[in-house]
Parts: sequence; C-alpha cells; structure tokens
Amino acid sequence: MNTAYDDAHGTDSRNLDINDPLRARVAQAVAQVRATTPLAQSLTNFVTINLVANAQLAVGGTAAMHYSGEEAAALDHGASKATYINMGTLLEPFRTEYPAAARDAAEHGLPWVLDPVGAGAGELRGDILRAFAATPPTIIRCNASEAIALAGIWHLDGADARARAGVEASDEVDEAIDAAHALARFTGGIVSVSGAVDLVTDGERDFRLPGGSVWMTKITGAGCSLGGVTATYACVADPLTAAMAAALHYNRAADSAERESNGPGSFQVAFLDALWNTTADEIAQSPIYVS
Ligand SMILES: Nc1ncnc2c1ncn2[C@@H]1O[C@H](COP(=O)(O)OP(=O)(O)O)[C@@H](O)[C@H]1O
Ligand SMILES: Cc1ncsc1CCOP(=O)(O)O
Ligand SMILES: [Mg+2]
Repeated sequence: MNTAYDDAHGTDSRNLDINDPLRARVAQAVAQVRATTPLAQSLTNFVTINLVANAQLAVGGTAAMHYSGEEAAALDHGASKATYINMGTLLEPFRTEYPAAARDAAEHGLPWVLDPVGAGAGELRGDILRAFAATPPTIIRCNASEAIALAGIWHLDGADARARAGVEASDEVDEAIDAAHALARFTGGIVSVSGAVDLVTDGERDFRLPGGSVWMTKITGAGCSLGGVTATYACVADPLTAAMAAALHYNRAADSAERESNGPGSFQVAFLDALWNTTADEIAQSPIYVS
C-alpha cells in the first residue's frame, strides 16, 4: 500500500518495520556513544570547526581537531576510532596531509568520513578529492550538489560532469540519486546526502529520512557538524548504522530546536541542547522510508 510519503515523492517505499534490527542498532549506537565517549579526530574547515567539536560533544562523543597526516597517524595508534575529513577551507599543505590522513585510516582499518564541501570548485580541491579515490571514504556525507560533483570528479558511470561551485546545495536530494548510488558502489561504503528529506544509501537500498528544520540552512556548519557526528557514530557502529544514527539524531534534534527558538542564533543553541537531550528511542523510532 502506498503511503502519504509515496504520494508526495512518487517512490515505491515503505516505512521500515518498527522491529527491524536496523532500528535496534541505531538505538544501541546512540547509547554506546553516550556510554563510551569515543574520539573521532577531525581535519575540518576553519569556518565551522567549533560547531563540529561542540556537536560531537553534545551527542556524547569527544573531539580533536588538527591538520596533519602525522598527527592523524599518531591518533590512529591511540585513542581515535574514526577520522573526519572536511574540504571546506583548504591550504596548500593539505594537498599531501589530507590524503595521508585518509591513507593512515585505511591502513589501520579504521573508518573515515568525507564531507566534500564545495566539490567542483578549484584545482586544489579537485586534486585532493582525486587522491582520495586510492583509499576511498567509508562514509560520504554531503549535500546533493556535492554528491553530483564528486561522482563527476571520480568519473563514475552515469555521473554528471557539470562543475558546481559553492558550499550550498543547488540541487534537490532526489536529483543526486544516481550519483549517490555510483559513489556507494565505487567506495563500497555508505553515502549520506542531506536536504529537506535526507537520503542514506549503500548503493542497493535507499533510506529516506524526513523531518528536521529549515533553520538548519540558516546556520553555518549544520552539514559539516553532521559529518563530524557521523564520524563519532562510526567509532561504535557499522557504516550504515552510523550514517543513519547521525542523520536521524540531527532530524529529531532539529525538530525539537525549531519549537524552542525564534531565529538562527537561538536555534543553534537549542539544537546543541536537543542533541544532548533527544533519547535513543526517539531517534530509532523515526520515520525511515526504504526503497
Ligand atoms: N529544507 C530543509 N528542511 C529540513 N532540514 C534540512 C533542510 N535542509 C537541510 N536540512 C538538514 O540540515 C542538515 C545539514 O544539511 P544541509 O544543509 O543539506 O548540508 P550542507 O550544509 O552541507 O549543505 C541535515 O541534518 C539536513 O537534514
Ligand atoms: C561557509 C563556508 N565556507 C567554506 S566552508 C564553509 C562552511 C560550510 O558549512 P556547511 O556546509 O555545514 O553549511
Ligand atoms: Mg556542507
């Protein structure tokens, strides 16, 4: 039977059974992050670095930020259980440091999360993204335009090679579906595309996650911090569960923050509080449309 969601989106989808094991894994991941305070190290942009760290703390994890392949290697030998690499603001030394950090995560068998902010803009960004193809990310967390651009940069089948510049999405999530599938098949990992309705895919199954708040587009770093929190969840869960837990946690916290706030400033504060206060059951029982 079609749902109201199908009627609105024209997809053949159903709400994931309330007893599906994926929901239990999401609840378990939320509880485990809160119980164990895992560290995901981040190499992330200068604009939103503070929100990334605060969001990782607010979901129960902890944070360490730096820009060095050498430091990444040291942390991979120590406390860090996942790496987050965000392409927002780049400097020339990152040409070698970022691929070194990705390589080190891969060599240690640790998950790493890529946010290809601004993919399609500039030679340095393109060069670094091309280098990542050798040790692909476990999870790609991006908006629709970045998914389309990254599939083009990696010359994946069916990719649309139009270059898009800028950090905001100029495409709808459903326009990125072919790119998201191509990226997931290429990496063998998970692709999480954010927007009004988020998409999480392993290249075979698509999970659509409605909700959240349009206020998320009026604070800088909503997407970047979602990438950081995805890495926090990747410390304790398999990549699909981690991507789902992070996106669902964000949607439920944003629903709640919107009710508490009256502008972007109070929204950001309320959102961090809501990340802390939203329960594992509220997150795991979210609507999840599968196709
Ligand atoms: N129109 C919207 N309505 C509700 N939530 C949204 C909307 N746009 C983005 N979000 C949410 O904001 C967060 C960041 O996504 P997005 O703004 O797409 O990332 P980016 O900042 O990288 O472009 C995600 O949790 C996403 O679900
Ligand atoms: C504004 C800006 N400029 C370079 S990185 C950045 C932050 C982008 O953050 P987000 O994609 O999470 O909105
Ligand atoms: Mg972004």
